Amino acid sequence: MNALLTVENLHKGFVLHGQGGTALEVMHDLSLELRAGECLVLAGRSGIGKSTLLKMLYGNYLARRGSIRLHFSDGPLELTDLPAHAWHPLRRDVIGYVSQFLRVVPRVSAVEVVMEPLLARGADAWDARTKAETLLSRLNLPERLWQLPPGTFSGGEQQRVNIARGFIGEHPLLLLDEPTASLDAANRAEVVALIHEAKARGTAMLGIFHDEDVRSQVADRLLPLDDHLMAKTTHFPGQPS
Ligand SMILES: Nc1ncnc2c1ncn2[C@@H]1O[C@H](COP(=O)(O)OP(=O)(O)OP(=O)(O)O)[C@@H](O)[C@H]1O
Repeated sequence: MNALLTVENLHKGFVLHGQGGTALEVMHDLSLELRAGECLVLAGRSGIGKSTLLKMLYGNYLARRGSIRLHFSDGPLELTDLPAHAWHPLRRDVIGYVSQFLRVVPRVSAVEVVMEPLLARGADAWDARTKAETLLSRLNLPERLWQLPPGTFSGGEQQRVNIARGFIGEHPLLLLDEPTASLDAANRAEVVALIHEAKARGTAMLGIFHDEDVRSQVADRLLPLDDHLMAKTTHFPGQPS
């Protein structure tokens, strides 16, 4: 089967303007391929650049150079030079992202946070609510919390709202940044089940999982980033990032 996502010779660095222009080289010549229905797990020490890679694939960070391509039936789409306005439909329809922390919006209830990706695509509100409630119930979020804004929820409760929001859209590509980090064993098992169901419907997933047990249950392949990335700090005021 052909790749849904290809990354070629990706480089990334940051310039810390508040620190006298210190240049931090994070990613050096990274390449990878991801197919539909496959879960590729990023491995490597803390700070190697795993979250940075996911943020580049989601358009939050710009690449210094290299290529990130999505392959559709009518041809490839290069993401590194995609105009800002093109990211909105891409995130709505193609790339889903479960970030480490929920972005809380005041006065928006947990169930509405979860429904929103479906409503953005024009789904029927009743269907979207039913799907959101099913996911929240699978993830053991107490029903009394569904109508409350998640701002005051515990870390694990917020993470489960975030996971439900990430999975409800059934995007062809799903980026998972430590989705099980603050979950107990029962909820970790539920996330593993959601990942297996997503694989079965052909979702391509790229994820970070620190829990060895979860990783071994979901990973089709591991990508050890130490082989590809070198992090070094040089003091080079004015170097472009
Ligand atoms: N916006 C930013 N500005 C400056 N430096 C950044 C930025 N984002 C990430 N970095 C740096 O890039 C490096 C990689 O960070 P990243 O969060 O990708 O690591 P990670 O492998 O996901 O780590 P962990 O496993 O601890 O979450 C770190 O040294 C971090 O300080």
